[in-house]
Amino acid sequence: TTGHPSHSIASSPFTCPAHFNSQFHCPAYNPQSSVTKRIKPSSSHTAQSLEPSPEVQPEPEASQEPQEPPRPASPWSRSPVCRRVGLNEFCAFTHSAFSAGQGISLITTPAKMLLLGSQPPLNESFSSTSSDSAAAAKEEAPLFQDIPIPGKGIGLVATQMIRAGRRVMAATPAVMVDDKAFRGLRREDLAILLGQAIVALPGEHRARFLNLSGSAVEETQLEKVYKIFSTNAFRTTVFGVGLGVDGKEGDKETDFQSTFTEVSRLNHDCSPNLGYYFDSATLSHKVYAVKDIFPGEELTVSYVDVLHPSSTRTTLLHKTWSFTCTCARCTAEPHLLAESDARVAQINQLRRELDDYSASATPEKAELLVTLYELEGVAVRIYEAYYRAALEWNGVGDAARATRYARLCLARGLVLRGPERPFVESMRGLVADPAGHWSWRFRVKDGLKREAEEGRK
Ligand SMILES: C[S@@+](CC[C@H](N)C(=O)[O-])C[C@H]1O[C@@H](n2cnc3c(N)ncnc32)[C@H](O)[C@@H]1O
Repeated sequence: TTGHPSHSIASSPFTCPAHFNSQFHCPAYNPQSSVTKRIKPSSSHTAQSLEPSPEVQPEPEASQEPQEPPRPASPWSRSPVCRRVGLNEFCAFTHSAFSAGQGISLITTPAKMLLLGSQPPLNESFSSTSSDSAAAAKEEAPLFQDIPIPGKGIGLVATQMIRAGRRVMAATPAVMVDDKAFRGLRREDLAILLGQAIVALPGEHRARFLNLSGSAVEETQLEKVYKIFSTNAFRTTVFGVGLGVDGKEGDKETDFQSTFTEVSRLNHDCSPNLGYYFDSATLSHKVYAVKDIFPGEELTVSYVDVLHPSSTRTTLLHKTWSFTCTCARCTAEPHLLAESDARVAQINQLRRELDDYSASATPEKAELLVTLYELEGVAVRIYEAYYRAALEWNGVGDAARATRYARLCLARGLVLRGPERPFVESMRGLVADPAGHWSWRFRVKDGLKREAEEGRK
């Protein structure tokens, strides 16, 4: 939904769901409180129905008794059962008001949920940033629509011209599953938690999730939920919330598998016209056009590394998503397919040479790399070639060409990888002060050093 949640926080604070059976920050969520109390592992489970359970209890009748001032209620509900892998216990948590009432469910440990839920954007009972973008999206004419695409199920098609660089979506997930739960839990246990995660979502988001493509004919609703999730999940990394198994500070980032109802409608192409990154700060998948897209053209992303040879790409796509790739790169005539594979091999070889800072690479090799990326149509990764060209030109002391490529790398790379990546800082530094950047004349200095060493021999 793009509107405000029907149960506004201000007028009707959330109360615990009827099935809420734990002390976990309900009725009043207190991030400082401890969650060390054990949650009883459920000994058995019955078949789960996907009928929604009541999320909000009716407000009590007004009474004449003096009332306590309203306390801030927790926006989170927790699944009635949790599942264990080794020392970790995983539960499903839901925030129904998140992202302008779309809601979000997370399957993770209570300790990690406490940490995540105590910081932006999940500590906000109502996510204003998402509601702002939802409101803005409502005002503009839609950029795309979902329609059946022959041989591909449903896909998204541009309804107007979309220029390269334009943002096409910024969507928050329906469900995020801690990678440790995704890999560690038994399939039937994960299905039970997923079932609870989906049931607890607000109706519209839940319906959109259940409408996504799954696989073959499913036996049960839980199996269906599991298959929909695994067919449509993206790996997403959340920074700053890692916890070790004992609940102490651990890694600085946590991987989740996440399903987004809109982004997950994007079909695959080996030369996609969209790129995306997961913005950990807003928990949103930001999707940008990497080429000009014309009305009627399908919007696509790549499910696999576009710089794999064609045989690897098709094998991976078939193994993981059960389809035969029919994109232009994979179905080119044999001699063109061979040329494309040769270009990919040359790209990978050039990257290795350019990334060896002790060897003698040249700006010409970097220029060739840029041309090969362009010829291969992998605009979604072009910033990598610009990065290497910027370093090579700076490496021979050509500040003008180096800063030009650094700017191109920033323009394309920021929308494809986000602002947090080390290359962004490096390229900003190069633009600001080429001679102060580590790469300044590094190829020349090394060359001089080598010549001097050879002269001494
Ligand atoms: C993430 S979903 C994409 C949306 C999906 N088409 C739908 O109807 O919801 C992934 C599934 O879409 C289909 N798909 C995606 N890209 C495809 C392509 N290039 N050719 C054929 N099928 C494709 C496959 O069935 C795949 O398992």
